[in-house]
Amino acid sequence: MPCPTLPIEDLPAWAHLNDVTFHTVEVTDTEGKGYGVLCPRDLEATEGAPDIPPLLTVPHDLVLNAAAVDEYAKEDKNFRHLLDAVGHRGTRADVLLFLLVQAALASRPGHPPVGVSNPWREYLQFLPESVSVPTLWTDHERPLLRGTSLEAAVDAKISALDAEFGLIQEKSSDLDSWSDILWHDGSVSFTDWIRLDALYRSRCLELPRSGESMVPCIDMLNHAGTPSAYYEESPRDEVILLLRPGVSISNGEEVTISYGDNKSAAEMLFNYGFIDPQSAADSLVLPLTPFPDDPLAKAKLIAFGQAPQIHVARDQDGAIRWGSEFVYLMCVNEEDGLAFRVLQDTDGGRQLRVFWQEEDVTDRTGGFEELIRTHPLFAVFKLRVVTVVQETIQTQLERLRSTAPPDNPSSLQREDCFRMALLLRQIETNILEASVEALEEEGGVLQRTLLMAHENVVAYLAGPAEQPNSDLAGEEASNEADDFS
Ligand SMILES: C[S@@+](CC[C@H](N)C(=O)[O-])C[C@H]1O[C@@H](n2cnc3c(N)ncnc32)[C@H](O)[C@@H]1O
Repeated sequence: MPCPTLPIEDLPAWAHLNDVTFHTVEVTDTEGKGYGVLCPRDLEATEGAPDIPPLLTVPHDLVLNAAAVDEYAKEDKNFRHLLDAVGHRGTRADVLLFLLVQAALASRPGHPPVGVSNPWREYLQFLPESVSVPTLWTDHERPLLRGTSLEAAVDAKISALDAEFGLIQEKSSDLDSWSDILWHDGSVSFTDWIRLDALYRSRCLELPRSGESMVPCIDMLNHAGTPSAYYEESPRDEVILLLRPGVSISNGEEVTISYGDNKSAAEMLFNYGFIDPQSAADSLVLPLTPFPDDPLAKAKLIAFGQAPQIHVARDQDGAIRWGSEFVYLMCVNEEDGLAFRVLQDTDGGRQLRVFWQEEDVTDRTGGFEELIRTHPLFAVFKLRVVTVVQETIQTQLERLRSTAPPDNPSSLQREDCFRMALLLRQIETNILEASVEALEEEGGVLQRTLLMAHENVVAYLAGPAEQPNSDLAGEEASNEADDFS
């Protein structure tokens, strides 16, 4: 879709027409970050002093979210037919459908008018033609992510986008007003859809009252670990940009906001196409695969109902914390007291129910750690769990090491993508190495606990004369821990 572009110098005119007020800032090119917001004079927000006025004010009716798309559909019956046929699948899907239509209409200016005009149709033309998120990396660049936590995530995202695009195509092809605009001569391509998804992901934000939204002009602000500004909604529901208390900005300095201080390097790269090592959270999420020989694996996955994952994070003291809702369910079996039954409900439908020790726990499949905690074999279950987590992380680390790219990008790889992939690889290698070490230690402690319990039982069965004194038992236990399997 050859979407026309508008020069950023035209943004003030668009802003004026649409009641957006730039008080003391302007949008301009920045080095290496695309557009950004600059302050052309010295500014200071003194702590405790009366607030300085907002730097930027955007009226509420330009905020783009599910409610705004619904409003637009009320004015435009053609779009309503499309939304009814394809949409109402959540904020992101509805906003993307709206953007697709606006971009398609902008790309066919000579086409007989379809659809009520909207400021977003022009605004889209100020947005970058590409975003460096991995879904838009080329076939030569994506392999740079092999072995990282993004490898599977990016593949899964592209498949999901493909399915969404196919669905829109299928459901809208026989709608008279849209089949020509969207699909004539391949007007809209899958790459257009990936680009719109990337624009949405890298530019949507969470507003206190309006929720997940896109806000024109506010979305020109770049991220910094120590940002100078923040946005909020005014009592009149405008979106306003304010200087942070105690912050001063000098003439020509960039005004920045935070895109969130709890996002991992992978999440930043996935959503925004860059990693800020200063503010990225030291954490990572890995997919977890059930045991291939587990006869209950399929039932466990259906009952759990989400993608099984392991979360690993390093806290401020440097300690590794891990968590996984699925792994506890994954590591218990029928002989431990797990059962699945298919029950008929009152409407004649069939339901998969999960039982633990004969109690129906269908609604607690993500809380198995809690359920098994009081079981006499808890330490055994926990050791299985720790072993699975450790093996998953070790395998990931080995794959990451064995897929390391050469020292320099090839002529078919962009420098930026190469640099970001290398940074991600380095960050993930560090946290995986620390996690393997921490899990080895945790597994060792569990093995010693089990060994002690085992020796005490053996000694008890052998009679009182054989019972070791408890201090000695502890020492022997730790010395022989490696023999226990
Ligand atoms: C909300 S937009 C900000 C405006 C954007 N720079 C533009 O040209 O339209 C987010 C995008 O800006 C870029 N960006 C923002 N902060 C950045 C940073 N600290 N380093 C590098 N790129 C950044 C990334 O491409 C990101 O996807």
